[in-house]
Amino acid sequence: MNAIAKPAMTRDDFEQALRDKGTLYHIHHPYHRAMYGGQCTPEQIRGWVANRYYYQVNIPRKDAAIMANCPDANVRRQWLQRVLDHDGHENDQGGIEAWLQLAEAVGLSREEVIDQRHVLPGVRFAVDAYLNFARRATWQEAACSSLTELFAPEIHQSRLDSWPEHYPWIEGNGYTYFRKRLSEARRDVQHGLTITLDHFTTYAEQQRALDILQFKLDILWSMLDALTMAYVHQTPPYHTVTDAQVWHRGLGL
Ligand SMILES: O=C(O)c1cc(C(=O)O)c2c(n1)C(=O)C(=O)c1cc(C(=O)O)[nH]c1-2
Repeated sequence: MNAIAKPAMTRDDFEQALRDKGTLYHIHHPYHRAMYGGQCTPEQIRGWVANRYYYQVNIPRKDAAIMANCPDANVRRQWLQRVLDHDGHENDQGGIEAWLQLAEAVGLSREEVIDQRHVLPGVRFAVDAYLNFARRATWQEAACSSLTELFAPEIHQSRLDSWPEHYPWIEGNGYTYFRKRLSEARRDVQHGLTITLDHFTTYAEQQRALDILQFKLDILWSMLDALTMAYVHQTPPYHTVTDAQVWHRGLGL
């Protein structure tokens, strides 16, 4: 006997269920709370910036993977803007360059950020999981996984509001990235949300969308867990056997 299918949520209720996932956003992670609470050491801020660089350089690759899987030229045309936002174009240096400015403003050299020597394995695996999901999932599912951006303007604003006061040693020109993302994230999320609300319409599909969003929240949370081990508890990988950063720097996949 077939079970009776549960009724789908209304569009508004589904959107609200997605937004309710914000209670699990990494803004609530102790590492992030310490960052905007002013309790981080320069080393902890630098560790976060150097590791997050790996997220930054993989976001446009993730977006290009979504475009590669999408047969709809109208969606691709709009999605392309995300790649340009990070990689830059004529009138915009791009987000990756702005992130490198942030790195310099917190006292890191470009070289040590670009060569990824500080990127912890746990951070790498989390970011790689996001990129690989986008490669293999349908473009609508991958678009849905970007919806943590619903909660991103608040997190960028929290840094702009608190960092200059708590960390006067950070040079002011480092904040361009966060400012830039305030408007970009708001625009992107409208598009990603429309795709998700249009595509996931049955109860089971809506639950799947919520699972996908949880997967992405897990990625962001796990990155900060790895940073906590290394920079708060001073227990980076292999600390029981060596102080050297012996972990791999990516296999170029
Ligand atoms: O600083 C942050 O906490 C944060 C979080 C997220 C996010 O929620 O995935 C993004 C960003 N920043 C960001 O700057 C960004 O460009 C971005 C793109 C995406 C995405 O999934 O496509 N997320 C995020």
